[in-house]
Amino acid sequence: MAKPTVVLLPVWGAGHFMPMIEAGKRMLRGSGGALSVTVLLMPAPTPGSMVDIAAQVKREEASGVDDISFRHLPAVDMPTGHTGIEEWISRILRSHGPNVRAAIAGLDCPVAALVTDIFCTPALEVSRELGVPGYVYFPSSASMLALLLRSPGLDEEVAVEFEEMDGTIHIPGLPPVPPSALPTTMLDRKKSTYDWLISTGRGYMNATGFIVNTATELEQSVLAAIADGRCTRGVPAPTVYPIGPVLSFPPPPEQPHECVRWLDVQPPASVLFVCFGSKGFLPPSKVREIAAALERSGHRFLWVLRGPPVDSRHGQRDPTNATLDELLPEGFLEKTKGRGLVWPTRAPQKEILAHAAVGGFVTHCGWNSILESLWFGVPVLPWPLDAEQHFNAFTLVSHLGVAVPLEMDRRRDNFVEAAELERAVSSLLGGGEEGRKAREKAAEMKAACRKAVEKGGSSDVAFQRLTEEVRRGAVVVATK
Ligand SMILES: COc1cc(-c2[o+]c3cc(O)cc([O-])c3cc2O[C@@H]2O[C@H](CO)[C@H](O)[C@H](O)[C@H]2O)cc(OC)c1O
Ligand SMILES: O=c1ccn([C@@H]2O[C@H](COP(=O)(O)OP(=O)(O)O)[C@@H](O)[C@H]2O)c(=O)[nH]1
Repeated sequence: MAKPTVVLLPVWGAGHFMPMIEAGKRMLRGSGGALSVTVLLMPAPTPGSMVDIAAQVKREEASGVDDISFRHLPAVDMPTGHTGIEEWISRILRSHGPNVRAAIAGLDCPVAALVTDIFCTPALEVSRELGVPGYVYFPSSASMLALLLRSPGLDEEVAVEFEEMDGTIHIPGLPPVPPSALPTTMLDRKKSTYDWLISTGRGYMNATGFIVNTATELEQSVLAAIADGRCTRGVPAPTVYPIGPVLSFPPPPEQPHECVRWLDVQPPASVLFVCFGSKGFLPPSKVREIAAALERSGHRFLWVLRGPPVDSRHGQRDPTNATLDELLPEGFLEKTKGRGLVWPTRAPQKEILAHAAVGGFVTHCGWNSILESLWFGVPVLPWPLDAEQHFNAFTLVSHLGVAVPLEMDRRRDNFVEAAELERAVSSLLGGGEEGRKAREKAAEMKAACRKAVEKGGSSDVAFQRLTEEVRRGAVVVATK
C-alpha cells in the first residue's frame, strides 16, 4: 500500500500559504520518506493571490520533491453579507466541506492527518467524521492561540464590551493584557466576527493538536499555561507543537534586488525599514505623518509604500503599485534624496531584514514579519493595523521586549502622530535607552530562534514528536 499522506488545507495569503507548505515539507523530510504530503488547493479569491499561489505551486512542483502533490478543489460561491475577514473565510471553508471530504475519501493511501489553517475549524468536523486526526497549523503566536482558547471563558466572565471593562484581562502565562491590546475581532461583541472567534476557541478543543509557528524560547510561559489547561478552565487542551520559526527562503535572485543594492552602500544598522505586510496600504493621512517623521528624523530609511487596492471588500484587498508622486507630499523625495528609498511595489522583505545596514523595522506586526525580524535580530517599532496585530504588538513590547512602543490612537484608525514616530525612530536608531534595550533583546531572540531549530533544539524536538505522532495516527479512510 502507498505510504500514508498528510493532507494540508492552507488558506491563501502570504503569511498563511507558504509557512504551511514549508512545515509540510519539513514533516516530509523529518519522516525519512515514511510520509507523503497532499495539498488541497482552494481557488484563491483575488487575482493577486491566485498568481502568487500558482507561482508557488509551480516552484514546488519544479523542485523535484516527489512526495508532495497538489489537488485543486472545485470553486464555490463567494459569501456575501459578512462582517469581517474571519467570517468570510470560515464561510468559504464551510462551503468547501464536501469537497474536502470527497478529496480525502478519494485518496488511494492511508491518511495520517488533516492539517488546517487558523480559519478552518469547519474542516476539523470533516476530519472527525472521517476518523482522521485533525491538526490546526497556527501561523500566529502561541499567545494568540492562548487568547483564542481562553475566549469562551472570557465571554462568560465579562459582561460588557472589553474596552468598557475595568482593569486588565488575565491570559495565563502573559503579563496583564490591557483591553486596548485585544484583536480587532474582540472589540465589538455585536458583530458576527466576534462569534467566529468564540466558536473557534471552542472548536479548537476538538483538534488533535496545534502546530504553532513559534519557539519555546520565545513564548515559554504561555506555552506552559496552555499545556497545563490554565487557558481552558482546567480542561486539558490539545497538544501544542511549537516548531518555529518556520520561514521559507526562496532561491536567491540572479541579480541582487534594487533595494538590496541600495542597502549595500549604507552604513551598518543605520536604516529604518518601513513595511506594512502583504496587504499594507495606508491612507494619505498616515502617509503624511510617516513622511514628516522620516524627513525630520534625519535617519536613513527604506519605505515600502503601496497604492490603494482596486477592490476594498474584506479578503479582496490587494494593494497596487504606488504612484509615488501622487501619494507623497510635494518635495519629499528631493529633500530625502541620498538617505531614503521609497519602494512602490512588493519588496524582498527577508533579504532586507537580513541586510547588515538595517537597524530597525516599522512593522504592522503580522506574525511572519515579527518572526523574520527576530530571526535577523532587528528591533521593532510596532504599528499594528488590523486582525490580531495589536495583540502581537503587545507580545513584542511587554513579553519579548524587542520593541520601542509607539503611541497610537486606535479610535482614529490606528493613527500615529509624526512627532511620536520621530521620537521612537530616534530612540531606536539614535542611541536612546529604550532602543538600546530593544536591540539587546532582539540579539538575544535571534540567538534563541536559531538555537530552537538546530538539530536537538526545542523546535526540532517538537517537530520530531509531531512527525512520530502523525505517523502513528495514519488511518485508511473508508470511501463512501
Ligand atoms: C488570510 O487573509 C487574512 C487573514 C487575516 C487574519 O485575521 C485574523 C483575525 C483574528 O481575529 C485573529 C487572527 O489571528 C487573525 C489572523 C489573520 O491572518 C493573518 O495572519 C498572519 C499570520 O500568518 C499575520 O499575522 C497577519 O497579521 C494576520 O492578519 C486578516 C486579513 O486581513 C485583515 C487577511 O486578509
Ligand atoms: O513587501 C512585502 C510585504 C510582505 N512580504 C512578506 O509577506 C509576509 C507577510 O506576512 P505577515 O504575517 O507579516 O503579514 P500579512 O501580510 O499576512 O498581514 C512576510 O513573509 C513578508 O516577508 C514581502 O516579502 N514583501
